[in-house]
Amino acid sequence: MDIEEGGLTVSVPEARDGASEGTGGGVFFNPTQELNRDVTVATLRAYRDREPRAASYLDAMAASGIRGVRAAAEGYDVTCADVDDEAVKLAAANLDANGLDGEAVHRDVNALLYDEGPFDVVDLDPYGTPIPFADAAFANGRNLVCVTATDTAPLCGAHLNSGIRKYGAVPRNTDYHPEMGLRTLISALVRTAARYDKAATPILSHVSRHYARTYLELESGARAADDCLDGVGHVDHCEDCLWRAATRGHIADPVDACPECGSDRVLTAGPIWLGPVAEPDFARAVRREVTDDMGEAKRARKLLGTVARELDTPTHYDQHRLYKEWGEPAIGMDEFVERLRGAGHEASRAHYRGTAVKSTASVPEMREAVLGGDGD
Ligand SMILES: C[S@@+](CC[C@H](N)C(=O)[O-])C[C@H]1O[C@@H](n2cnc3c(N)ncnc32)[C@H](O)[C@@H]1O
Repeated sequence: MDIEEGGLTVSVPEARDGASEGTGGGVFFNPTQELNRDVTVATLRAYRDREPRAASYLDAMAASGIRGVRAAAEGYDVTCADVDDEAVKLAAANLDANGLDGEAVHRDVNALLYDEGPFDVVDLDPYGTPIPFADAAFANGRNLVCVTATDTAPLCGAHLNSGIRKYGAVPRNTDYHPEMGLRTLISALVRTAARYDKAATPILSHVSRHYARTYLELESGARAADDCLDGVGHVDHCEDCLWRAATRGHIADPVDACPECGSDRVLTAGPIWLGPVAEPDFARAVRREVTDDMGEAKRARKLLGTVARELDTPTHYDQHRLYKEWGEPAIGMDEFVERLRGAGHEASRAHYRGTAVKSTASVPEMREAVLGGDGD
């Protein structure tokens, strides 16, 4: 069937039995990823101002080629790759039907990257984890590597062993899953890029319940890679009082007891990424590139606006969880954030959950700020 996306008409497989993910005809298409694709196009537009020399774009897991088609419409020199012959034919037909240049190739993307790289922009959009493709992408990417991961359970520690195996890190199943998942992913990608003496700095990231997406800008050089690795470290988390502390460095010092409440139920996660997951100015620039012909323009603008304002802490608190601890009825989120700021703390909402709050304040400081004398 034909669908309209971003002002283009693209032929995609029909979803079977009303499933949201189409696999009819063997080729994959997920209509619910339109937001991800709209943000990708806006990012490709904004990235051109940042790095005008970025010209080639590899849609590394093309399926219908919808990402490649949209990138080609932006003037990028596109290669769509897939190991599925039907997907390659469909991607080629979609480029052709839209009168766009670009090629669709039947290749394993790891081999293609080593044989035909470097590509200026490499877009990894796999089933599940991107890790089997990360080495080739960072070894043969020049400017920007865009990565989707849909294996959120391993990433956030809900499937701990799978997370340890895939990401070479210990993610912990805390009450800040989206941050944990995203930061486990970025840590693994940064460490992979460092193997090739490259710094991979996240300039934009967003997370939902079903996937994490991050855009990493590359800089070659051992010194740059070393500096980037400084953003990796550990988070200690008390399961009883919600205390947490982030420490940079490759080795985590053991924490036997929580310094706040004395509990020995302290989890340590890492190595995870503790640096910024987005550059606020770049997120604003991407937001300006969202156009009304995008089906998810409204959500994309809201998402990018929140990402641009989001505080850069590696964990967040769930406001409802805090009030449950405090035995008080929750107040509105905006008021909550305002009270924290009014008490002199940095605070913001987070883009992935309506009840998520980020703050530099500790739990007792937050309690004091929002409940004051009422909570005693
Ligand atoms: C999740 S789909 C991609 C969806 C697509 N990017 C979109 O936006 O609709 C993953 C695709 O990766 C392809 N794939 C899996 N392993 C691959 C490999 N080693 N090299 C190239 N493509 C591969 C699969 O055939 C499948 O079409």
